[in-house]
Amino acid sequence: MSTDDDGKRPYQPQPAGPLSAEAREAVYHTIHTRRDVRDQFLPTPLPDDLVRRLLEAAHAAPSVGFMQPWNFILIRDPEVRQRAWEAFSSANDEAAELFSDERQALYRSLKLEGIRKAPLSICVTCDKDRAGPVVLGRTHNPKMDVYSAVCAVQNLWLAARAEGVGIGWVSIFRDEDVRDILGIPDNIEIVAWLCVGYVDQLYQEPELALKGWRQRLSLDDLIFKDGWGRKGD
Ligand SMILES: Cc1cc2c(cc1C)N(C[C@H](O)[C@H](O)[C@H](O)COP(=O)(O)O)c1[nH]c(=O)[nH]c(=O)c1N2
Repeated sequence: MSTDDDGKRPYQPQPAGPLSAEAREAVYHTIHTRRDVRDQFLPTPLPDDLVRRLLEAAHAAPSVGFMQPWNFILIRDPEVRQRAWEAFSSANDEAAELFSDERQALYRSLKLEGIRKAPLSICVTCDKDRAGPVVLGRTHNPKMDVYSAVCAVQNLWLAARAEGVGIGWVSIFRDEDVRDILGIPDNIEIVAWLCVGYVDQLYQEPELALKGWRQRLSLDDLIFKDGWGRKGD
């Protein structure tokens, strides 16, 4: 598209009414059947064009000041994934110690990653300097860039669900371990380690709920009206 010298573009609206009933159903179905995947990954490699579609979906996410602070590190090398698994394992032992007795036993019984099983991992990062020191919309809340990168993760996660691809977010790492394994510089924030692979089955509910770790809260208990804690009638 042509741009004027000042970079402005002609305003080109797109239709903005509701999607067809079928398309709406597809969107809600995708949202409600998305799951975090740990153990159900199939070893089948993911085609490049599919990975590209997932990344295009991530890259279409909203971002503060349109700064697009993300990078995507694609990790297929089994040796790198092995190192990441070892970093996970060590951090996971540390995390387990924080729970006592029965809760710790339950924690230790949970599978909380698919790093070696999934054929691909994607590390999503946030470059806080991507758009210079002053970013439209970030001035009064410096976390907004990381929130933006998380929006990219969610887009990727939903696109993956639509493609029959599972995603497992692994956050049980010491930051410095992932930084060291992937050679990530200090000025880049690590946002997510995502295990990515085909799945042919998904849990119908969050696995943590099924395994008795924690249940879904009632939405009605989470809605306030016109101020914190106000329930109204
Ligand atoms: C920021 C963040 C970080 C993590 C997660 C999620 C998010 C959003 N989740 C997945 C999480 O447990 C899961 O989303 C909830 O249990 C709800 O389940 P579903 O995603 O609906 O399947 C997750 N799961 C896991 O097994 N190991 C992990 O380290 C993490 N870390």
